[in-house]
Amino acid sequence: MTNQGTFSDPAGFKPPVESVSRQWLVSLRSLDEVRIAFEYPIDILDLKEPRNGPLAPSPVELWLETVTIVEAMIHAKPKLSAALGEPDQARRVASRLPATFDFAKAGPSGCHSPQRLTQMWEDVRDRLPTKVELVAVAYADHHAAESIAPESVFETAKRAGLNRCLIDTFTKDGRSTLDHLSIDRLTEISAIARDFGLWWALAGSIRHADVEKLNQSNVHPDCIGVRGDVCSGDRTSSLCRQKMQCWADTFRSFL
Ligand SMILES: O=C[C@H](O)COP(=O)(O)O
Repeated sequence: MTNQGTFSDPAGFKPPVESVSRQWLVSLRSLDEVRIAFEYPIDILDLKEPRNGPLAPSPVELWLETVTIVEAMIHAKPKLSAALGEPDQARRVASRLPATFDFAKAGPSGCHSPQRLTQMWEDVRDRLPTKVELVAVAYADHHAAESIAPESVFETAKRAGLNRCLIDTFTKDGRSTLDHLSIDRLTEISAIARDFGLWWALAGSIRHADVEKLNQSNVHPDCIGVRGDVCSGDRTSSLCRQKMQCWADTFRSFL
């Protein structure tokens, strides 16, 4: 899926030059960032608060304000995703997510067995609006998060009836998913996703330079998610238009 068409929004959406099969997710922390994001061909707007953790939720007000803006668009609405936090917080906030959201993500920290993870997903799904799809999150540095390995998360997601998985990093210390998982492991994960018919996203301090490395490998995520690499400083700083453009150009020419 790629956003193409005309926004009623005067910010001026720029459609990609050619259709691409890989989606682009960007994590955003304010309404100003959401407005900037509309200038770029982003497939999934992901709301989270990077200052509070890897998957910390945004304030409910930001969810509601973003929904208002997106609902006013006529065509090519980006998909909306929300981070809900780690298990306890996700259970608490899930019911407050507007039904307009397409996706929700809950961090798996502390879910040290497939059974615990499945139970957490069931709890969160029970609380989410019916139309919101829960995405299974796997942490590349799963030992630090006391959760299970990405391969097991993918297999567990398939058994639990989830259709989408996202790999991220729990510890935001500059090391990326590619530092934690070798290309061989990511190739294996890519094959698991293909065999199970799972859509999957690769995130976790992914840098612009990593894209070419991925393109030359057999790692084929359906989506690449970024935050830190499109910010002016670290991932808690503001969006940088120059870096956003760099990524947008990459999606046009490489993916
Ligand atoms: O879901 C995607 C993440 O927000 C990516 O953040 P990051 O690139 O700073 O690790």
